[in-house]
Amino acid sequence: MCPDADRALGLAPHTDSYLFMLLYQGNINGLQFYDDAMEWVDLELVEGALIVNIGDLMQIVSNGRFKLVLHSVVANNTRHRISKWFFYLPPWDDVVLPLKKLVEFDRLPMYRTVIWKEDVEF
Ligand SMILES: O=C(O)CCC(=O)C(=O)O
Ligand SMILES: [Fe+2]
Repeated sequence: MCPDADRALGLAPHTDSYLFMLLYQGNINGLQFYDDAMEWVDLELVEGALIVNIGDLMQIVSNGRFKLVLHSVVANNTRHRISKWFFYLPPWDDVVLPLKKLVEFDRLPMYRTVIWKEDVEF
């Protein structure tokens, strides 16, 4: 809850660095994503739902089949919002690259190999 929600940012626009995240936003929405039409869209609230959010490592591993999305959270001035997240990520020094079978199918890797701890900036 924020007393001046129109002038506050909940969580600034960002993408995430992991494989994927399961997100539970309870019964108060606020999550927005930036769609292909380059507009911010409120995610429809489905009570009890878990949201699967794709991170950059999944985009690499899937050779671009799953794409990360720019997202943000807006503040509200009426209710407290508590979200819960579960991040899925590989060991810190793992090498991450597109899956071999997908590269063979696509005939080229869409992404270079990365070492998470060296290539990700926080
Ligand atoms: O709280 C939310 O709904 C989203 C949180 C989020 O985007 C993040 O932790 O990266
Ligand atoms: Fe995020």
